[in-house]
Amino acid sequence: MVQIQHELEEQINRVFAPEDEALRYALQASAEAGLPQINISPIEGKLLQFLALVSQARTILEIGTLGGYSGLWLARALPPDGRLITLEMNPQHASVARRVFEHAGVGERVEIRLGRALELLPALVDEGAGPFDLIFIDADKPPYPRYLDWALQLSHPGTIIVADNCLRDGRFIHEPVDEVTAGIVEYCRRITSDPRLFSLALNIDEGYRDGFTVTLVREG
Ligand SMILES: C[S@@+](CC[C@H](N)C(=O)[O-])C[C@H]1O[C@@H](n2cnc3c(N)ncnc32)[C@H](O)[C@@H]1O
Repeated sequence: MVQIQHELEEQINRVFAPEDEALRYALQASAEAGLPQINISPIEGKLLQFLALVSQARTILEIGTLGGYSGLWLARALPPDGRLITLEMNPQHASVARRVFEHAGVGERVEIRLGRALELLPALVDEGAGPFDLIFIDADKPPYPRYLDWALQLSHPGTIIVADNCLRDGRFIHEPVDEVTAGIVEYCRRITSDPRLFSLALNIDEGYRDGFTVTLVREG
């Protein structure tokens, strides 16, 4: 069963989200630099692009850059004068991502901010950087509810907020046993109970055991 699920997932990635040279370069540059291979899957990248295109996103915020793989899918969905701001605390990850964005020809659209997200997010609010049309949360899990608070401050009605890794092994319905689970459980509770938000979950990754939550901000 698990084998069949992985084969189907591979086929979906290959047919619906084939990687071109720049995306393959992103993965290779990350691997050569020894970065952890914890990027999103190709079909998740395609879904991010789909959401950015359907919402005609001009401004995108990402929390958790790694080597720029998801950022590349996102940046390519922006118009030439669009902007992706992506937050990363690890300088080595940021430096690989910078190379990846330049290599793909989207460097001018992307700003990488180096530091801890919970310190960078208030600065974005203070300088009036938002609102963003799409926000992708994919960093450390314990602060997910706090990332949601900041994301809402940086949103407008119509903003789409996507969060990765909320579903793995059904953690989102478990009693919290650690900080990671607690963050995920609280994040899912908030996005499904706040009347301003309209949310769903898509188990499209890792043998359909993990994936995204997708939230539409109906009221700011
Ligand atoms: C799962 S990876 C991101 C993967 C990336 N979105 C992709 O799919 O290509 C998480 C990244 O978030 C960064 N990170 C973790 N905690 C962070 C924090 N508190 N502030 C900023 N970046 C953080 C890590 O260094 C890592 O590069």
